[in-house]
Formats: sequence, structure tokens, C-alpha cells
Amino acid sequence: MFKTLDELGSGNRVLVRLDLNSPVEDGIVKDNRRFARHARTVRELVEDGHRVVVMAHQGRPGRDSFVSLDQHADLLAEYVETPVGFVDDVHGDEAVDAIRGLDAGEILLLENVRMSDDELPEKPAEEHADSEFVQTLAPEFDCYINDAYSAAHRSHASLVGFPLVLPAYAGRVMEAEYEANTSIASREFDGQVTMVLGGAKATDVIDVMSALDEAIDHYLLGGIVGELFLRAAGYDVGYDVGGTELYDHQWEQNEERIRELLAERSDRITLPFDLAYEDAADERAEFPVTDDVEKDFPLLDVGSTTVERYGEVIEDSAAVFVKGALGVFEDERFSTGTVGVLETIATTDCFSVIGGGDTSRAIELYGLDEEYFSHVSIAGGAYVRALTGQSLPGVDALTRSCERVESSVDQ
Ligand SMILES: Nc1ncnc2c1ncn2[C@@H]1O[C@H](COP(=O)(O)OP(=O)(O)OP(=O)(O)O)[C@@H](O)[C@H]1O
Ligand SMILES: O=C(O)[C@H](O)COP(=O)(O)O
Repeated sequence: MFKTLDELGSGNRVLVRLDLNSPVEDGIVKDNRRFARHARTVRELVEDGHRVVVMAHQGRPGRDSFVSLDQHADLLAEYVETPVGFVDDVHGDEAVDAIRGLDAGEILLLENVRMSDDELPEKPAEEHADSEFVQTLAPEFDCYINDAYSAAHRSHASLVGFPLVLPAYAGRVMEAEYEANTSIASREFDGQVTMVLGGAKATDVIDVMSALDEAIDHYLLGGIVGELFLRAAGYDVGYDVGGTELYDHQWEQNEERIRELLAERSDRITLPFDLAYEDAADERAEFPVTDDVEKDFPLLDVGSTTVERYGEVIEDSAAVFVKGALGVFEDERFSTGTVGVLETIATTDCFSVIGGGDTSRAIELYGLDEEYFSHVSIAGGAYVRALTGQSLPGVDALTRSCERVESSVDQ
């Protein structure tokens, strides 16, 4: 597999890749759980007397969220409780000078790696390893650490290039995410395995269902995805009303696969029994999906009966995996589905993984204690890929580094 920080020793010059990609509003970088999580890895490196140079990305060229990492340095420093220096250069002379000036136990954050033309092309690791970016920085370090599990589905220079030229290690976040997110495939559970699937991205959910099949005993559906499945089951929901553009195009793209899944797994798929909407008095109101009412209003959550029935399945489960929210939880009135299900998972003695960037935000927003879940993932796209059994280029590169080092020792 890959090496971890347990095998790293102390006093090295380490190059660490984190995922500090964050929401940005009006140019302000919003604090989020990625800082707290990665800070644990960075703190451990500082305490072990390493010189710590951090690489990370923010947004993509052309987007408003594509900004400098100067604010990230301050946020990271708060969580590590140690100053974090910042240099507005990725691999030029300024960056190299700043790296060489670092003492043991000090931290330096390089500029947004996506500001280097070498970073973004999706290329094989070998090609990235030959880039100016990797070739300039690698000689300055004893080893490379990848903690950015949530970006590991990208084959970018800072994620796959360095492990080919430096001894590479998984950071603590990488280690924990990898273990939890691949556990559907790698672990045997002593009882039924349930998956709660919701959110706004039908294709992701269908891919997960298609890939998992026998591993899952119950699929509990909600969110926009749940409505699309209800539409396939013959109910009068799951289409755009009141100016939404969330359903019809997804229906066109996925109708066939949704119908197939429903036909093949009807005994394992549970659909919402009731749904919630905003009534004329701006209050939450609910109706059973069997009701023959004119639905000319957006449906924003699953109803209370659904939460209760899903809760009964969860309480009988040995493992529960969540991907996607059951409603528009950002609005408290429509958080009942998502928060209700999360609360039941928290109070049930089962192995639980909560994933999807937005869904795990609900835990934060409603003050649920992370300790009650086995794992709360900070990954979005990488989580879906892990659930569908796909390998991640960033993880593969760590494994290759480990194999290379082992084979050179054998010779
Ligand atoms: N009925 C609904 N109508 C509109 N939006 C909904 C509905 N149900 C859920 N959502 C929205 O879906 C979003 C989460 O969907 P998404 O598929 O992105 O989930 P995720 O897996 O947590 O996130 P990501 O893939 O971004 O990591 C939430 O922001 C929520 O408001
Ligand atoms: O925030 C994320 O999900 C990761 O950092 C990946 O970002 P990207 O989708 O811009 O590559």
C-alpha cells in the first residue's frame, strides 16, 4: 500500500500537499473543516521538527474562486497554532529562496499551485514528474507527503508528479479518508449495510448504485435524486416547477438507468413516503406522495414519515454510508430530512461514513458532534470515485512510490 507518517522519522525537509480549496465569497476565503483537519497533520510534522512546506490549490483559472492563498496561510496558522509564512510564488526563485530560508519546525505555504501552467493538465504521473515545477522543487526536499485525499482524483503535478521522484508518504487525512471511504469494498460487516443517497447530482448517485449492487442491502433515497426515482415509479413529482432547472434535464439524461435500477432492485430501494414544500404562509408543509394534488410548487425536503421509516432501517443496520442531502438543509425549515437521518445515525451503534462536501456541511451547520460518526469525509468527487471502486491517481502515485523504494532496497 502506501507509507504513512509513522515511518517518516524527524528533522526532514518535507513538501506537503493539502486540499485547502474553500468557498470564496466576495474575495473572502471562508473557514471550513478542511483547515482543522489538515492542521492536525501539519502540527504533527512541526512537532517532529520537520521544515514544512505546504502546497495547495484554490479554484480554477477563470472562476471567481481562483484567488491567492495568502488568506489560507492565516487560517491554517490559527488551527496549527503556529505562524505560517506565505510566498506568492510556486516554483520560481522567490519560492526556492523562501524554502531554503526555513528552519526546523517552521511552516511555509506556497502560492496557489494552479497558478503554475505545469499543474493543471490531466497527464500521466511520468509526464508531471518531468515538469519544471516538480524538477525545480524536488531537490529541495527529503520527502513528499500527500494529505489531499479530496483532490486525489485529479492527475495534477502537485498530486502525482512528486511521488515518482521523492520518497512519498500519506498524511493523516489521506490515511483516514482512504480507509473509511474504501470500507464498503474492503470490510465485512456483521449485519445489513444501508446507503442514504440524495443531493442534486443524479448521475453520481446512479453511478454509485450501479457500482455497489450486492454490497448494499438498503438504499434510502431523497433529495432531487429521490424525486427522480419517484417519477420513474409513477408518482407525479420529479419535474421542474416554479422556474427550477434541476429535474428535467437530469431526467432526460438518466431516465433509462433509473428505470433499470428500480426494476432490478425494487426490493432494496426505498423511496420517500412524503415530501415537504413552502406553503403560502412561508411555512413548511408536507404531503404523502400518494396524494393527488396539483404540484406547482418546488419540493424541498422529504417528509416526517420518511424520516421515521428511514430511521427504522438505519437502527437495524451494521453500517450506514451517506452521500447527498435529503433536502435543502441550508434552509432550516427543510433540514428535517437530512438532519433527522444524521441524528438517527449518530445515535445508532453502527459503522458510519458521511460524505459529499455539501452533506458533511450539514453536520457543521446543525452542530452535530462528529465524534458520533465513524468518519465524516471532507471529499466530494474523490468520495464518489472511492464508492464506485475507482482508483485515485493521487493514491496510486503514493503506492508506486512505496513500491519503487521497496524494490530499490531489494536490489
Ligand atoms: N429537493 C431539493 N431541491 C433542491 N435542492 C436540493 C433538494 N434536496 C437536496 N438539495 C440540495 O442538494 C445539495 C447537495 O447535493 P450534492 O449532490 O451536491 O451533495 P453532496 O454529495 O453532499 O455534495 P458534493 O457532491 O458537492 O460534494 C444541497 O446543497 C441541497 O440544498
Ligand atoms: O474541492 C474539491 O473537491 C477538490 O479540491 C477538487 O477541486 P476541483 O474540483 O477544482 O479539482
